[in-house]
Amino acid sequence: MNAPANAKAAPRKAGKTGATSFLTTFRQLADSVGPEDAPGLRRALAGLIAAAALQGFGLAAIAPLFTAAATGPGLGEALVWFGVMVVLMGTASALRWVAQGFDFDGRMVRATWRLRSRLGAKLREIPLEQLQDRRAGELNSMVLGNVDENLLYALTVLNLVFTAVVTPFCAALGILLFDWRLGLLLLLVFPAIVPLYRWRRPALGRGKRILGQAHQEASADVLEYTQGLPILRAVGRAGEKAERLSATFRKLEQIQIFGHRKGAKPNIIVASVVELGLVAVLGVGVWLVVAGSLHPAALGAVFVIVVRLSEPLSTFILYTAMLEVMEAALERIAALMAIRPAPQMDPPAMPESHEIRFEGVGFTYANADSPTIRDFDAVLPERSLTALVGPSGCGKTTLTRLLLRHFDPQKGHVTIGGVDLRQIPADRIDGLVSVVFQDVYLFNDTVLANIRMGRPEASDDEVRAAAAAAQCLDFIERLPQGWHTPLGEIGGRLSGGERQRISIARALLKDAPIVVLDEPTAALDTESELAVQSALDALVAEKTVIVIAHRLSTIVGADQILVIENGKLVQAGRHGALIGQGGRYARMWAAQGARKRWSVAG
Ligand SMILES: Nc1ncnc2c1ncn2[C@@H]1O[C@H](COP(=O)(O)OP(=O)(O)OP(=O)(O)O)[C@@H](O)[C@H]1O
Repeated sequence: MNAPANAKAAPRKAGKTGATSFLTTFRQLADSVGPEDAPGLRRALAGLIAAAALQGFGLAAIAPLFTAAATGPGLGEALVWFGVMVVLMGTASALRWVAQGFDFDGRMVRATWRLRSRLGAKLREIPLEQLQDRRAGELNSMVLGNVDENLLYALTVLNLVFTAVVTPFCAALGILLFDWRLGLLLLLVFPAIVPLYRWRRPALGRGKRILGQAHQEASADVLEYTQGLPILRAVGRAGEKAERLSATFRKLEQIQIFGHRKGAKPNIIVASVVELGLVAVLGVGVWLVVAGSLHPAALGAVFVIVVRLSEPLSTFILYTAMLEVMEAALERIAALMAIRPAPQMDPPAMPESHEIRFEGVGFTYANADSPTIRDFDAVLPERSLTALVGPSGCGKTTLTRLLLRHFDPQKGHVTIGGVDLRQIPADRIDGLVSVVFQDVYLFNDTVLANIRMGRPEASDDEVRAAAAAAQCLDFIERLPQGWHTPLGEIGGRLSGGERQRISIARALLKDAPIVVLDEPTAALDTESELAVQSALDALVAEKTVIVIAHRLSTIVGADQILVIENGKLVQAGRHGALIGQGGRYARMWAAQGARKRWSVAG
């Protein structure tokens, strides 16, 4: 067996002390663009760093250029320095042009698209239990927002950071070669701001991570609110929920205010240190000129350089704040990518028949204290209909989710045709089982495409045949654009029974050997129920069927009824035999009969 299942992925903490290094950010960035684009991205980053360095040295060349122009006997030396400056600046521009080509020629956009696809593929293989722990809005903001935050602007942000740090540093090094006293003074500004920055960075990083989290929560709340609005209005609680939403926004506002305050202080400190340091350099320069050991032209040149560099250097904390946003997004993406898929047991196998067995199955949800399923043994013969009955919360749905391998039991095992589910490749289990739920999810696509989802390679005729067998034709023909009506626009106008029949058509098209029916007719009126029932009859013929049922009248003909209580199998048999035993099932049957008589009488 490979890696253990259900490994909850902790966000990757890159820095041991909390302060993540730039190198870690680069590495995470390269990881996130994937192996195809990582070398190109590395080259682009190296190009931007080299461009920033050359630009710094080019600026430093102004000092000898001015001095030569002011003191030299002819234009010769000045021209040489001018040439050096032009070559350095020109090469810097060319390098930057080439490096940013990664952005301009669409490779970054393609890398973003690929990352989104990888995240999508990851969502497909993540054990569903873990996926359900995350809210739809959070995933949405991760797959869309985080990917854009982290990749699309990466090169622009990094270019700003490099020109704010590398260019001044190299300019100072260049001046050092020209006049060691001024160069040294300029270089001293760096040891002053680097510790300041290192001291503030963990707090800034934490702030950005909290902000990112708050954004995700707000996005999930907005999605939930808008999706649930019809229900909230119906129960008159839209205002109450809106207040909760406002509370989320207020929390976001507080975090933003706090973050700005936290970010502003180091910003002002660094800006002040830089400004004071540069003024000190000029002061010393003036003093050297007065003392006669520096030519005024050289001071003029240093003045030009200082003015040119003071702005980016003093605002570099701002740019690094953008880097923090990127890093926080990268961490969230890395955490999602680190969740391992359910393990595959060796040797991989596919069942040849479709008898289902639960053998000594025990299962406890990750966040629950006691087991939901206990010592559960059952055999569901091939091509038979088994009904699961029992009080609400007894574990019926959990059993079907174990069959779909949304999670693995901690005890015992589930087999199909004698093959342990863990041996069956994850993508093949989906092909073995069709599920028809009470709530049907319709995608924002045409009716045709919604049904075709059952088997994407199916021809139009096959889709139409499945729809006919599922009793869909009458209402599809009444739709404004027939088969090509987009269900996103009118999905809400389809009745429960019609939605249900679309989902049965999907299952018919898929033609999986095992069918799970999760009370598909429970919420329907009698007329819809009849139509859905005939659709179901077409679906379940010759299949191994599991029905979750609350209304016992719907399952009297089942080949076997499994009565579950508190996660345990308490009775099994046909309806008549179970009534004869006079146990839990007979009491449930009597209670439902009494309820029916009471509602008729009432
Ligand atoms: N993701 C989860 N985490 C923790 N507990 C869960 C989870 N899903 C379900 N449960 C709990 O497990 C128990 C069994 O739930 P399950 O949905 O299987 O019951 P059920 O018999 O299908 O109920 P119903 O007939 O009401 O649909 C319940 O107590 C439920 O609260």
